[in-house]
Amino acid sequence: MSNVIHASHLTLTYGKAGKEVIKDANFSIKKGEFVFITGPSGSGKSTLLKALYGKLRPSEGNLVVGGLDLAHVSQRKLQELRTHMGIIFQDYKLVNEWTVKKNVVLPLMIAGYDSEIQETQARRLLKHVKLPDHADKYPLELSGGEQQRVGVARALSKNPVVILADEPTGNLDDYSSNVIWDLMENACQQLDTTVLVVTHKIPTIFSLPYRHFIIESKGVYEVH
Ligand SMILES: Nc1ncnc2c1ncn2[C@@H]1O[C@H](COP(=O)(O)OP(=O)(O)OP(=O)(O)O)[C@@H](O)[C@H]1O
Repeated sequence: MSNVIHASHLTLTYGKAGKEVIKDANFSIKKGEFVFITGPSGSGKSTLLKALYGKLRPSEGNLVVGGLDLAHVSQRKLQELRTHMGIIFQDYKLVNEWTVKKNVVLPLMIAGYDSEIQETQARRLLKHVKLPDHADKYPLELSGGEQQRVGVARALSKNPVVILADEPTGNLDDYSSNVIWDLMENACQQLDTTVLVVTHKIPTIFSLPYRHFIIESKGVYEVH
């Protein structure tokens, strides 16, 4: 199976002579893998996700995502790569003034899909995340768990190759967390999406032993 992500001697630094967060990291992640990333507060978990999304370029080494070396890729190619990524945030990052449906199809709107496709996709995804009757509601009329299900639906809206999730269940109770884990595992197993999740606590509900990286003292290590 091919690598979707490959880091080689990867160093991530904020600012030119700035703070080195990750140093000389080497790892690969294959298509369809589910990977947890843990580590102490401030160790660089969000920084690594930022780099994978191309928001922070490697200061040394290589970070190849979907065949593109993010150290050297053009802004145009980076934008194109991002259309194949879904992002899930701890605080959902929904637009509260927009309906649930409009939030879900935001990536499709940006990509210029016509309204019929947006409508069909919104209906399918809201059914998938078990919110079929919430399309015309607004985020603040939903519980936290429901808002995160909208966040997952939005992340899935363009059938991403990679999903990056930063503490997706950080604000949720156990029941809502398990619903989110289930949806993400489902995307991985049924759609062959590569899923990278930063979390403080690895859930115990999974039947499969997924890969686990820990970031510590600037290194990225696999836990066996
Ligand atoms: N934009 C920035 N400019 C400079 N330093 C930054 C920036 N963002 C993060 N940092 C620093 O980089 C280090 C890693 O931060 P990061 O947010 O990646 O940690 P984290 O492991 O995700 O932490 P947490 O678990 O607390 O969310 C921290 O020391 C942080 O202060």
